[in-house]
Amino acid sequence: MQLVTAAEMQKIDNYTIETIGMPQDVLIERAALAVVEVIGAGHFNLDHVLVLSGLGNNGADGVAIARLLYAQGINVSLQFVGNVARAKETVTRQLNIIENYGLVRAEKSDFNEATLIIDAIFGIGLNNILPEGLQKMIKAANHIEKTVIAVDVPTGIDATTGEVRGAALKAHTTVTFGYGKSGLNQHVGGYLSGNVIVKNIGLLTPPDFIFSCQIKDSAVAAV
Ligand SMILES: NC(=O)C1=CN([C@@H]2O[C@H](COP(=O)(O)OP(=O)(O)OC[C@H]3O[C@@H](n4cnc5c(N)ncnc54)[C@H](O)[C@@H]3O)[C@@H](O)[C@H]2O)[C@H](O)CC1
Ligand SMILES: [K+]
Repeated sequence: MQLVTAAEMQKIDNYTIETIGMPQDVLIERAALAVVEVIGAGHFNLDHVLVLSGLGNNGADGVAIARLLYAQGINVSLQFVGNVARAKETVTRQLNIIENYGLVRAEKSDFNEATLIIDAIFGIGLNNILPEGLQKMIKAANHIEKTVIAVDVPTGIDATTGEVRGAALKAHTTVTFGYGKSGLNQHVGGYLSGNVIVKNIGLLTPPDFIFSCQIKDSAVAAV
């Protein structure tokens, strides 16, 4: 199975959006639908789902996931991690939609009340050590051993190397888009990402694309 680095994934994203003409919001919707399919597969307690969203497109996926769960009548709360005023446009568009659906963002959440946490804080765009406050929050969340589904990459894991950037959420399951990421199979990333599920969300790969890493198919589940 081919694996990609963060930079390679970004190249495939850009090719799909810029050259093929696939709107970014369609990819976000398909990413969200892919995660909701895993959430609804019957292996998780959905009594109270807490979605943690960041300010980039990983966060946009999270807001879309919260909307889809809310529309199905699932008890879901959405909490932003970071200053929403600095969020990407893709996130604010999703936020406007979810507010029109009637879901109000939680200012603060008690992780203990959640039966499932959806990690949509950072994905392949993580490029530095996590802010101190977020590191503390992640360590506290890991300590209470809540079930976490990571969107694309567990927050804090470098998608290319698998190294931890200060702290990283321990995921029961990671739903990753397009291709397995090299950082989910090596270093601490290989351990913290849990069961890795690769989901097709309609990304197209440039015809001349060269993959930098391959692994034996048995190592990553594609659903
Ligand atoms: N692969 C696909 O086709 C799709 C991917 N999607 C999702 O998009 C994210 C990647 O989104 P991106 O905006 O590039 O980055 P992140 O959301 O991971 O990070 C947000 C933002 O945060 C900044 N940042 C990076 N490191 C730090 C740091 N240590 N401290 C503070 N801020 C930081 C940086 O500017 C980032 O841009 C991918 O994982 C998928 O979930 C699409 O939604 C669907 C298609
Ligand atoms: K994530």
